[in-house]
Amino acid sequence: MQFLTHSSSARLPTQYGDFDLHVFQDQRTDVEHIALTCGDITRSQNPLVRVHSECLTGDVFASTRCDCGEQLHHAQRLIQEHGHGLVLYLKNHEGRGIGLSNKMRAYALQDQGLDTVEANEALGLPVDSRSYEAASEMLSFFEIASVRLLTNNLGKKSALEALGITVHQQVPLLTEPTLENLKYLQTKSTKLGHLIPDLMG
Ligand SMILES: Nc1nc2c(ncn2[C@@H]2O[C@H](COP(=O)(O)OP(=O)(O)OP(=O)(O)O)[C@@H](O)[C@H]2O)c(=O)[nH]1
Ligand SMILES: [Zn+2]
Repeated sequence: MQFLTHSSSARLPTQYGDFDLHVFQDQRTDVEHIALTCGDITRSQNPLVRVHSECLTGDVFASTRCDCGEQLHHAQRLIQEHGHGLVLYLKNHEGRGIGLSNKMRAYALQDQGLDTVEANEALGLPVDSRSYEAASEMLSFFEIASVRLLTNNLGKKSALEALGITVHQQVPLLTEPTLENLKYLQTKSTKLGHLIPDLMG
């Protein structure tokens, strides 16, 4: 917890049920990250955890180019059904770390036929530059060492494990593919190590 300080918390009723929203200030980046918690999670063993990368277009504007918004809300639903768990919302992860302006540049290239990996490369940008220190420090704040991780991304699991978090179980977080996001999901599956079954070739 050297670089992350807890700044405030309040109850957050949602369409899916009641959460508490905790804001953390990251002194490395001056970014505010969020932990949305359900139930008394301090020191809990293997809670359901969603580590969610900010996606303004998907999370806020319900874009169908990706599966982020649907995954976020599905995670909130699953955590509520379970009665216990957290969403860690990482605010400096937009566009897998390249930011919104560059993500829009990458989208424009994808509209010309490049896939999500090729588009970042064509812009001279990393394919995925996300780091997960803030997530691991938020878990430390709640004294949680071991989680059941809601993700299809094995790279995210490894990144958290490298930071000392035990991933007791990887829990798939699947959405129904759409015409708009099918190619994106296929590229995540074939090039980025995501476990997404049943995608038409
Ligand atoms: N650069 C870039 N970023 C994208 C694109 N589509 C979505 N993103 C970003 O990708 C991030 C989410 O990463 P994903 O690879 O979709 O999923 P993940 O979080 O790694 O894996 P899951 O835990 O299974 O959801 C968000 O920050 C989105 O803004 C794209 O085409 N290009
Ligand atoms: Zn998205």
